[in-house]
Amino acid sequence: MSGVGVRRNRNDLLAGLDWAVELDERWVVLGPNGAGKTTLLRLAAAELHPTVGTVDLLGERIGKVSVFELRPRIGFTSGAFANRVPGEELVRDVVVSAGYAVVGRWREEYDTIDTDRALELLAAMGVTYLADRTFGTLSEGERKRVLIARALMTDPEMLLLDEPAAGLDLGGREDLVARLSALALDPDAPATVLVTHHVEEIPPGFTHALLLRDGRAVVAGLIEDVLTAENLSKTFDQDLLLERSGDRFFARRR
Ligand SMILES: Nc1ncnc2c1ncn2[C@@H]1O[C@H](COP(=O)(O)OP(=O)(O)OP(=O)(O)O)[C@@H](O)[C@H]1O
Repeated sequence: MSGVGVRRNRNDLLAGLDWAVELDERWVVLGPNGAGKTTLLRLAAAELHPTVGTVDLLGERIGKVSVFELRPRIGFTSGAFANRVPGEELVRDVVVSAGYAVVGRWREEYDTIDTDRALELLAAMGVTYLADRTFGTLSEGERKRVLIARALMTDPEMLLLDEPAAGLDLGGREDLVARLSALALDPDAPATVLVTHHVEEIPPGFTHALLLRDGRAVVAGLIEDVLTAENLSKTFDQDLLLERSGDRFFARRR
């Protein structure tokens, strides 16, 4: 993204943003409510055009390429998408239908190769046992994991996760962080961008961080350089202490 801004009703949702994500990088985007994180992710998902500046995704410039060609190359999960999945849809179909770029079952039969891949991805997220349940009967944590499996179904070149741990209990969060860490450490995994409010949710293996406040980047770069008490305090407008324990981070007010 170069010189990117998004304006709505005379408000800058994002402004002056220069940001580059390479294919082998795993980024976390941190910032308070309303900082512009979801707006940023929607730009990266080719769901939104910038008001000013240029966005290049996977070698294509937004505005010059059909977003319908680009979107299958990008895996995206968000709460907004979760709300669009029909509750009566079978979990295995929620995952497999990503390969056909649809939500909701639209074919009587899917190819065995696709069904096998969907089951493999559900297994990687630890939720094989849910394959024959309907999506509407799942808990929040189960839904999140199923949607991450769906996001990976098309073998995307870029994976975008909007607050994947929101609404999870402690065990669910820790399980998800471990699974996302395994994904981050897999050299074959796609470039990944994860949006969160909490440093506790940063999976080990993530390499870079972008801190956002009021639609602007406070700082961006390697996690070791960017994640400091000073930068975090600036971002969240509080005097914060940041602790590191092993490969995890913890923050609280000073
Ligand atoms: N169409 C719009 N018109 C005016 N303001 C908008 C519009 N859409 C979003 N906003 C505002 O833009 C800001 C950024 O929104 P965004 O959803 O990107 O933030 P966020 O960092 O993801 O927040 P949260 O952490 O609460 O999910 C918010 O203050 C929001 O109210």
